[in-house]
Amino acid sequence: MKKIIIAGPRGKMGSEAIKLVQSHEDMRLVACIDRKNNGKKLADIAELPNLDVPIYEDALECFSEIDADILIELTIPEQGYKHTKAAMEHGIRPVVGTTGFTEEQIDELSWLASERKIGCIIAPNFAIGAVLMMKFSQMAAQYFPDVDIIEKHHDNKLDAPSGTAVKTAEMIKESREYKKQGHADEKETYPGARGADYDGMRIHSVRLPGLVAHQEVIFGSPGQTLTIKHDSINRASFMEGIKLATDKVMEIQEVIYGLENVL
Ligand SMILES: NC(=O)C1=CN([C@@H]2O[C@H](COP(=O)(O)OP(=O)(O)OC[C@H]3O[C@@H](n4cnc5c(N)ncnc54)[C@H](OP(=O)(O)O)[C@@H]3O)[C@@H](O)[C@H]2O)C=CC1
Ligand SMILES: O=C(O)C1=N[C@H](C(=O)O)C[C@H](O)C1
Repeated sequence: MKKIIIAGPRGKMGSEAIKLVQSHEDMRLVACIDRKNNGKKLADIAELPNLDVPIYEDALECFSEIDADILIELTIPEQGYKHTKAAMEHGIRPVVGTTGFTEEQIDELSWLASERKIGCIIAPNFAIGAVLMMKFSQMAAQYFPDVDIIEKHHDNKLDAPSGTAVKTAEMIKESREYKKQGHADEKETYPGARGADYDGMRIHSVRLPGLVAHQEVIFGSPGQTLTIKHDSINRASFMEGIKLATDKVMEIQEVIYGLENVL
């Protein structure tokens, strides 16, 4: 039985993760980290029935007092990093969905995990389809070095580009010869028009109400284009990946960055 703490329980992902934990007999929710506690039970806050677990505003207090195996971290970048680090320091294995961590932060967490010999999974996208989109894009980039990534999300998203777009670009970089795309003399009439530059490829972030999480990776070469596209139409799409990660994190003693390394 894996004892689980969820950080961000009232969020769009956190509330879905609570249902996931409740629906599996090998997992038990033992506490939540929620910044708007006010002494209320989670059942009162999240309108989730049959829930009676302690809620902590202070993550350190939670990790010191609660006997837990795994932290499922689904908050915001700055807080998420602190929670992840502190969890490992308390012997609790993080499964991190929160995006927006820097390369330096991921390196720091990797160092800590190896030193403490504790597992941690950081997955910018838990949807299996999105992971396949990234892998297919990595394959295609061997043959098509010209590529633009267009990610589209709801307008409550804090980080840009999305964690998925960053991970896609990193994976493409592994199989693509560096190429500075576009015309050598091109100029932006309005700053940002050509998107972010990652290793010469371009990343564009769209933020609109009505969107959930979508990404297109468009490759171009003379006379043809190839588009690899994924859409998450609701947050249930991420839950299978979270379940996989909670199983895997108990077996490892390092940081795994990316669900493609778990599948
Ligand atoms: N890896 C993946 O597959 C996916 C990752 N994500 C990522 O997961 C994270 C959460 O996404 P989502 O659920 O959509 O976001 P929401 O905004 O719906 O939820 C975020 C939660 O974090 C809480 N929070 C905000 N600030 C703090 C803080 N300082 N301390 C503690 N808790 C805090 C919020 O509380 P409050 O209500 O008080 O603001 C809320 O409960 C994001 O980083 C997102 O990019 C999202 C989808 C899939
Ligand atoms: O904030 C979101 O919603 C999502 N965030 C992740 C990301 O930044 O890639 C995963 C998914 O795209 C949804």
